Amino acid sequence: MERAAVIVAIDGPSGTGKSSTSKAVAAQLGLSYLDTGAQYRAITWWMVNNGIDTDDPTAIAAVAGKPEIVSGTDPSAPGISVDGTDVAGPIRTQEVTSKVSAVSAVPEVRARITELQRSIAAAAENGIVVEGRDIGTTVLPDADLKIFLTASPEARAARRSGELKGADLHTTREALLKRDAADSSRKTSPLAKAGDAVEVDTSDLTLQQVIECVVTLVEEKQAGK
Ligand SMILES: Nc1ncnc2c1ncn2[C@@H]1O[C@H](COP(=O)(O)OP(=O)(O)O)[C@@H](O)[C@H]1O
Ligand SMILES: Nc1ccn([C@@H]2O[C@H](COP(=O)(O)OP(=O)(O)O)[C@@H](O)[C@H]2O)c(=O)n1
Repeated sequence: MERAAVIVAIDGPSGTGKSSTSKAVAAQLGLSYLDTGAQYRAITWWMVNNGIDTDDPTAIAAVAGKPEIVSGTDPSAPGISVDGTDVAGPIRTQEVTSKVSAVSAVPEVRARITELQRSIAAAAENGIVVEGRDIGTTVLPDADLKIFLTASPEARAARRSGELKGADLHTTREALLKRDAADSSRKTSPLAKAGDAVEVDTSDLTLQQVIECVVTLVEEKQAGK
């Protein structure tokens, strides 16, 4: 029996496990993978690199169509480039992280990136796992399965400061909460749980448990199609 391409949307705030879970689920089930946060980071990196004032939404809107962003969709090596430059490393700096919420709140930026995301999802013949903040609500409202990951601020800060080689827990927690607040309160397509999303609190689950839970949910959907 041929399976229809399944579309999975995984949303939630920073540090809830979206990237690790999405990559592992996609790899295990032979699906493509799209990190939409990396796309917003890439356009932010381009703004910074081109001297655009990231506190000026009008200046950002005026050039939002300029950078050409190309996203890889292989879960074992996703990759991202801007105008042909590999930016996988530079998009993870503290500077980009602190500016990405302001850039991604600009409607012209969201319109452009949303269109790109929809065309990538439509081209994924074997199905795709797309992770972000507004995938289930705005980008792919007809996704076959929507997951909303949550975790306590303490768990998320501990995970992130572990990655940043012992960065101060309190500072990491405050920065996460500030970004959550900005992402949840913006007018255009804020971070939100879709009404038909399955919420999974990962605070007390291992990454392996979260992966197994999502794989089971996808397989149930595929079986029922
Ligand atoms: N359930 C979990 N338990 C412990 N650590 C986790 C869990 N899920 C993810 N992590 C770790 O937390 C960090 C952030 O995970 P990530 O997948 O990047 O989250 P997000 O994409 O939501 O920001 C990574 O170092 C990852 O290995
Ligand atoms: N679908 C999405 C994904 C990310 N973003 C923005 O991009 C930022 C970085 O996303 P990310 O997924 O890389 O963040 P982390 O989970 O890595 O901290 C978020 O804080 C949002 O401002 C968004 O607006 N919409």
